[in-house]
Amino acid sequence: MQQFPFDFNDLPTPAYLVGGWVRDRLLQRQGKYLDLDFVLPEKAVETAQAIARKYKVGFVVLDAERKIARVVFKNGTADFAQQMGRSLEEDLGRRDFCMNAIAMECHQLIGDRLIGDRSLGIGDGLFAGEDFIDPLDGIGDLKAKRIRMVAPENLAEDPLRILRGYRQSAQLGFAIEDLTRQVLIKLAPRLKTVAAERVRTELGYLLSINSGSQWMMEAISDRILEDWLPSQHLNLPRFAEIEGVISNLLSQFPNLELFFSKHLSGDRWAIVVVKLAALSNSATALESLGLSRAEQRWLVGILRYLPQFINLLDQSTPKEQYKFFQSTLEFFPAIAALALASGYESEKILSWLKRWLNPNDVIAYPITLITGDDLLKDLGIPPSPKIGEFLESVKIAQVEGKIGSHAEAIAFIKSIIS
Ligand SMILES: Nc1ccn([C@@H]2O[C@H](COP(=O)(O)OP(=O)(O)OP(=O)(O)O)[C@@H](O)[C@H]2O)c(=O)n1
Repeated sequence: MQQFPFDFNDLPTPAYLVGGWVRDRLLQRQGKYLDLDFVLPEKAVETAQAIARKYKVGFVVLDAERKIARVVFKNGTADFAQQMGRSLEEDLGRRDFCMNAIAMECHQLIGDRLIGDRSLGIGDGLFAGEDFIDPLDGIGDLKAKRIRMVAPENLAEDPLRILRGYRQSAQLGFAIEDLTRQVLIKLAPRLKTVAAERVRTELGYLLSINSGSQWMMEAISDRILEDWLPSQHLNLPRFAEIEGVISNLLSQFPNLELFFSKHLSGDRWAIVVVKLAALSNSATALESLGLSRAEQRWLVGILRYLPQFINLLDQSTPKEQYKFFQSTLEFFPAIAALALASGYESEKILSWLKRWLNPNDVIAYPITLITGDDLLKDLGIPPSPKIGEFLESVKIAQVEGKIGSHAEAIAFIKSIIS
């Protein structure tokens, strides 16, 4: 059972739980982080502040005008919003999709359904409809695995909801109801008015989902993203393959998990950036998304070095391989993944990848036989850019198998000098 970070008796009556938590509870889905959304008829910000004080946790006003505040607990967040309109039903009627417009009065959770092992599962008959306030038959949509808009005006009012529709379809494995989809397509040009940060976050969610690519392709073919990812810059055949490639790589090389999950701005963002690189032929075309510097550097690097990698796959000397790894160590698996998704010979690509994965590989990670200090002390070479050039020549002689010890490195430098 999910642990709530605070006692609901601290809330006034009534206090409604709404949105994703209620939806996911009905679907018996549970995320890593708790994301609770409350609607209070009054004093939403004051209540949030009092709870934050009592539990000595973070508090931030998200929207002073609409009276929305967030309390940040260790295991999740709780947003408190003042009810919009005169009734809860009116508030629910202003939301994006019917499945997200289901509410329940939170005090009834105590000692009732969420205590003990009784489940709220839709399919198992334990779920009792009267506990939910569901004026738009969101529960019917959950049963039918369908995403249905509340009203076209609601989607027009906040066009990010267009993208949320595709993302939530991917996340839940739901279909977008026909009329809703027609409206999403019609309103798509309005997505360009949305702040880049919000679009980027939604795209990030969509692409980080394991089966997100399929819905991304649907969004692209519905021309939802035309203003953010213009179709003339897209490589759809490569994008169609990338998800399968990444999951094959992860099952073949579990060590790659670290690369795909830990780099860049957080959980699974490396996967997002690799998928974006696979999708686009041009890093410049993605600039409008306002990615972080590190993310943009990866994108530029991956797309810039991919053609060189493909040339090297045919034929390459140890020196060329060493130099290529030096330039791409940070994101090499992404280049390998794109080459695989483009259909190049997997055996050759995997042999490169195995080198990258092996910390003792003589070409990807040649050990240091000699340092700049050694050159100063043992050979009396004064500090200058020359030192760097000598050290690089040593590494190249090393990867070519010409030298393999400190003494040989000294002798090698002496031979260059003379
Ligand atoms: N652009 C938005 C964002 C949110 N909502 C409403 O606010 C609720 C909570 O929003 P949020 O936490 O962002 O989304 P969730 O639906 O909870 O799901 P997820 O965490 O997957 O985004 C949504 O369910 C929906 O009712 C909305 O109508 N329009």
